[in-house]
Amino acid sequence: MGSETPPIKLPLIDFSKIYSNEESTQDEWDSIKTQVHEALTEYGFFRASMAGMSPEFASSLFSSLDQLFDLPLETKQKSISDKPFHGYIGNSPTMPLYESMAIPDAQVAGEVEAFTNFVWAHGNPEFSKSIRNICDKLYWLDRMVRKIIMESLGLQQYSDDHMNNTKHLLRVAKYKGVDRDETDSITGLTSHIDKTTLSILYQNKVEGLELQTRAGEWIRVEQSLDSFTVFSGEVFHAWSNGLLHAPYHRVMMTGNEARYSLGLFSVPKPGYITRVPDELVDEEHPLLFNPFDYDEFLKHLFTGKIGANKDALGAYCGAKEAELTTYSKSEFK
Ligand SMILES: O=C(O)CCC(=O)C(=O)O
Ligand SMILES: [Fe+2]
Repeated sequence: MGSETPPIKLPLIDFSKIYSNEESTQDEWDSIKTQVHEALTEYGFFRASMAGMSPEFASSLFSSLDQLFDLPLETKQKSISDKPFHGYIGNSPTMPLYESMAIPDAQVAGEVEAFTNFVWAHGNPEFSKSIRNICDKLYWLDRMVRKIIMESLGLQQYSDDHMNNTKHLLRVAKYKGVDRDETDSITGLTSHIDKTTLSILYQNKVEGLELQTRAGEWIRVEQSLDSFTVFSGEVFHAWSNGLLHAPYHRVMMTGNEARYSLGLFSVPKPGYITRVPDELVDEEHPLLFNPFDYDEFLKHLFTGKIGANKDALGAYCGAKEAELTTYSKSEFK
């Protein structure tokens, strides 16, 4: 006793009041703003609790995901795309437990239904309804967190431009449970930093998500059915001239139960040039990233022209001498 450091308590921020449109005081709003700012600058991460996440809702959502991943492999593989992360991913030799599928622009009316009718010839209204419902919440939170960050940096004048030039991808994932006789934890998703602006996740009760702190320590993230998990990705890190942290994270599986998760990933629209606001650059804070087109960056990443390392964007458009490391596929999800 005495010398042990207490376990790190990751930030949990309550959005219930603003989500349910209850009137909140200026103090309450300022407090959320401070908490979000501190969480994303220190950890690049926080959990957000929101009203309206009933256990019945969660159980219907996860049974819908169970039905989706139970479909024959040929059906799931029909969902293909030439864009990274947009099609079916499964049977990876480095991540044998992991499978995922994606719905681009899932927040746009009709997109979830189109995906549903593509995989189920006779439709599946329950699936569409659950996914649309969760997607609305994730989308709300994505916009709210970006707006709060703009305000907390005193850069609200950039908010509209940021909102109008961001697009979204919803990805649903299943991690198979681990065999009963396996005692070690098994990698569900290899350690990576999201190449996104923000990533907002929701998951069933099966734990597994781990986050690396700035000090390099891996910690297990406590999750719950009434909270979301928010990460800042490399794009937000670059846009903020390095102020917002973009952490490594991974999924490690132990029990034999399957883990389901889904995430809404926001990224800049194709053709949009992301640039660090002038206000964030001065003598003490020299420009770290030159303006970049996100889609061009991804192309470089996937053709192996730059490393998928911690500072992939730095290697692509770093304003200072950026270190180029070798491309390692396993390091990238
Ligand atoms: O499934 C999770 O909880 C994490 C997923 C993740 O990190 C990702 O898809 O980038
Ligand atoms: Fe991730």
